[in-house]
Amino acid sequence: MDNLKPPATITPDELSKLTLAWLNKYQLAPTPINYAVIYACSHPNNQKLRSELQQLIANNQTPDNYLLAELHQKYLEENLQADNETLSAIHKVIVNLQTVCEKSQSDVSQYQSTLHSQASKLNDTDNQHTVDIVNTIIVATEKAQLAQNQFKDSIYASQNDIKTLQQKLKTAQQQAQTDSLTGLANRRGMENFLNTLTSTSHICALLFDIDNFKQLNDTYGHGVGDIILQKVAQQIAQLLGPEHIAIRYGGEEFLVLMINQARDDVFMYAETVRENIEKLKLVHGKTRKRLPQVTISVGLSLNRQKLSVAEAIEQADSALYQAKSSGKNRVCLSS
Ligand SMILES: Nc1nc2c(ncn2[C@@H]2O[C@H](COP(=O)(O)OP(=O)(O)OP(=O)(O)O)[C@@H](O)[C@H]2O)c(=O)[nH]1
Repeated sequence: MDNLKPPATITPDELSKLTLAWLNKYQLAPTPINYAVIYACSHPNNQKLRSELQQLIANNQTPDNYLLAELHQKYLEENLQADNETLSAIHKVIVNLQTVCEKSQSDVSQYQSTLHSQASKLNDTDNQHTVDIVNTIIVATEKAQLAQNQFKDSIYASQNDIKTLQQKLKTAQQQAQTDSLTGLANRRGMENFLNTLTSTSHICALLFDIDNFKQLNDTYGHGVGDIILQKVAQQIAQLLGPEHIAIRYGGEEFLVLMINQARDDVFMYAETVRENIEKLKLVHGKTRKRLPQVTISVGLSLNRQKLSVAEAIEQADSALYQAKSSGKNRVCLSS
């Protein structure tokens, strides 16, 4: 299981044991998310997930809960869009049914009033047997109309149920595109945003990474680490117009994509965010003691060569590496 690929003949029971052994090796609790990710690594459909995890480990990244949660979100939570399409299709069928039902209801009403008017023309001299038949038909028609009314009511109720479900799904989809800790977009939110852009959109990529975050976590605990992540995210988001997007890209890494923005303004934005974070005065919630200064490093791709988004992010990543290796707390431009 070290290479995360079990032999072809493994049973689910054995696979479960291997999954637990793998989690144990990295001292990870078998939470539903951790378990699901490692178990899923063995499935032939999840080759990309397996490769990414293997690559991260090969790059000396230690798998932790955050990393596995990210992989879970990226590879194993894909069904919401499909659900929405199914609901819309059902909604259409119900609206059609409703139209058919209303038409047939008006036909029955018309038929009923014809019957009534014809029945009133029959008089005592007519054959009592005929009168009885007509009256029986009238009663049967009234029953049919009652059943039809009930059917129409249940169609309306289903329509309302579908509207409620669609609303719930919309909320779930929004949540699925949002990082719950920081409120920024997550990678799925980024994909959706990119789908709204045209081929002429010019994209600058900025990668922000908190400096020495592991040390902050280790010294003050992950609760404090989480608050720092929120504060940094807030600084990044608050200076950004609605045409741009801020994404929680990794544990303590944030990506900003700026669309059709003058290059000088992109640089100014990055520098202002960096300065604002450096100036933050954070206090430990319990001890009320000041926390050490938080700083960030920023890698920036101004994308002069009209690169794809993935290439621009890669450039920003190299620039971020430069910012880290040349002393941190600075903005570096890709060459
Ligand atoms: N509190 C908290 N920590 C996280 C979260 N996601 C990732 N981390 C932690 O972020 C840390 C990232 O550490 P490193 O990648 O070593 O980076 P660093 O210490 O910031 O070092 P430099 O980037 O070189 O300055 C790890 O300890 C992760 O456990 C999160 O959601 N909350």
